Amino acid sequence: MDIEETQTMIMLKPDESKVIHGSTISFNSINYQVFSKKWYNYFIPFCLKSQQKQILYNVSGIFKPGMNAIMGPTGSGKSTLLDILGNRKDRQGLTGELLLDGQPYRQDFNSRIGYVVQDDILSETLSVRENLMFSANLRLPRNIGFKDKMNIVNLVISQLELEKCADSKIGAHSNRKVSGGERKRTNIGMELILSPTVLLLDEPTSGLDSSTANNVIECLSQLSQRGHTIIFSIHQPRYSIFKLFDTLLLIGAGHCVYHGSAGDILPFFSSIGFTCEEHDNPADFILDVCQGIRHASYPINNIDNETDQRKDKICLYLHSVFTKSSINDSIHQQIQDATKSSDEKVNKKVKILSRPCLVEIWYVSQRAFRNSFRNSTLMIMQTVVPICLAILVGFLYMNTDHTIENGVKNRLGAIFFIVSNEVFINLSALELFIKERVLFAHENISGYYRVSTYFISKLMCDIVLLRLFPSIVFSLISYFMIQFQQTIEKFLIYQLAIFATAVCSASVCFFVSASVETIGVANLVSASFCVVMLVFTGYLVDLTNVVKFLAWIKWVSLFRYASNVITINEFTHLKLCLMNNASVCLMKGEHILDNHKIDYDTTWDLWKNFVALAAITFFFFALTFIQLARLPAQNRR
Ligand SMILES: Nc1ncnc2c1ncn2[C@@H]1O[C@H](COP(=O)(O)OP(=O)(O)OP(=O)(O)O)[C@@H](O)[C@H]1O
Repeated sequence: MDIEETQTMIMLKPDESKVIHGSTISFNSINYQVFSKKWYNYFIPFCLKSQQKQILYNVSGIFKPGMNAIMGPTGSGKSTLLDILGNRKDRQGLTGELLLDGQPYRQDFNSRIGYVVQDDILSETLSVRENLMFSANLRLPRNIGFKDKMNIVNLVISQLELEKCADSKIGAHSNRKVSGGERKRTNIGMELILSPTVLLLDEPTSGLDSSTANNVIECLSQLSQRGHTIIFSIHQPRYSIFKLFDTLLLIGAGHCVYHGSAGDILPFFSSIGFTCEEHDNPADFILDVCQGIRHASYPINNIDNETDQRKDKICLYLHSVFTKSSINDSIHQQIQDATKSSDEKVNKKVKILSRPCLVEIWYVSQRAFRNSFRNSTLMIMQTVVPICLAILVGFLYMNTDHTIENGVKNRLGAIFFIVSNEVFINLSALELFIKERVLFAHENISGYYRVSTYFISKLMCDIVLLRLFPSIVFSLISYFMIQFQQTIEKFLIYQLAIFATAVCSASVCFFVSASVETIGVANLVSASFCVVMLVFTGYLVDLTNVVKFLAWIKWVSLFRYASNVITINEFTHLKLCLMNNASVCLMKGEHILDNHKIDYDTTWDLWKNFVALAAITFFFFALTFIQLARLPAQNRR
């Protein structure tokens, strides 16, 4: 039976299959170090070494079905170890052996384990049920129908006791619609949808008050009783939480200080001279011991007063004592048994079922459209502001006449205003990927969707709602108020030019948005880029006289291509008359195009500007895609 069939069976017959067969994760001699790069490493990577920092030292262990806690003082390496177990760390810098049910991690690993990150990652505009349904639609096997998915979602809701808030929207942090505990349980539910054999949670109680924390851990304990292997890092649990642990791994300064049954830790510490008082919280006690806070005499020489060094030495001492203990021997025996069974098992062929791209696009774009409509301020403003600006430009250049002086000046002025406005108004595209950076990286790593399907869905939603509709409204109002040449063909070309300019400037913003983390930096970069491009429109400087090393910029100026299209469109076949005698129209609009050195003779002279705009757009789309594809990998570091 393959994984897909097993999952289907487990989830569709919840009553018959209340107990699932959790998996065992074992790991041997895990060493992990990070390489923090300085700015110069990006330019001369081979000449100057990046700094190394060892975070984990030779950590080994085994987690079986049940409640497995990873504890340790802050900065000891709990989250790092959990990330490694969850296959979420860069392989560079990682050595050691990781086994799931005695076999090295396989390609289908992400569909067998669930990972709940420390910060809640949910779509805030969706309800609890909708979030869970999103996970079900994208992560459950293809052969499960919609009704069955609904049943699974309902089952998860009832398992996690989320019925009361199932249809409440999650809400932003400043405007919460569900409590912290419900949020956390929804996050757990997003993973539980898969009925994972192993569920990893990074500090599931952080940020929760003690009774909510208790409630979340009790909920995990119930899952462990159904057979799931629950592995979580936790900081300082109260006794009612601590007593629910089956296995405990205690880390201090990256070293394993204790690993074994949670119930055996106090006798072990007592045997080496640290006795927990009767009413003391065991969790507080063991963390205090690791940090040298207890007033027992540590049998270590040269413990100085430098706090960090002192703590490290104490952890090293505890580690050395533990490695000599019988508990450590027994754990190592279990790890060896797991490794042996891995040698015996032949690597089974893994059948990875990929979802069709269209299915992913359907669900991701559905969520994107829903988000836009429910959080509609940007959508409304992106339509209202262009309407206001179109009316403004309309009034400014209303009834532009055909005279050689004012007619030409007003037309050129209006075109410059319109193009600048179209570019700058679309800077709103900057927030597209910045806002969802963490959500996207998490969902992509967890196997919700491919980078390409996320990219296409987000682009579709943005272009349809925020670029297409506003540019149609803007061009309709501005064209007829200014009284540009009144032919259908010219109006349609104008409209297409406005839309192409909007999408082209948005593409630049998409790239910036996928590349930087803060909106301030994004604004600075894209506004500066646009201003430089603006100078090369041809209106502000004679492009033939620009110094050679800057002259190439005109070839990438989207302003120039956009204004060329509209200028050619408006000035060809235009008759220009004398100021004082409107019946004498001797000059042709083409004369103005000649003055501005704009080619207009053939149809291609007009359309080549569209081609250039399209080329810039696709170039930035490609760069955006590359940046997005790099994001999950960056998250693993
Ligand atoms: N990418 C990194 N670059 C440099 N140092 C790192 C990196 N990731 C983690 N560290 C360091 O490694 C140590 C362990 O970090 P980790 O987040 O695993 O600790 P933790 O035990 O989970 O801490 P806490 O309980 O405070 O969350 C810390 O000192 C941290 O500063």
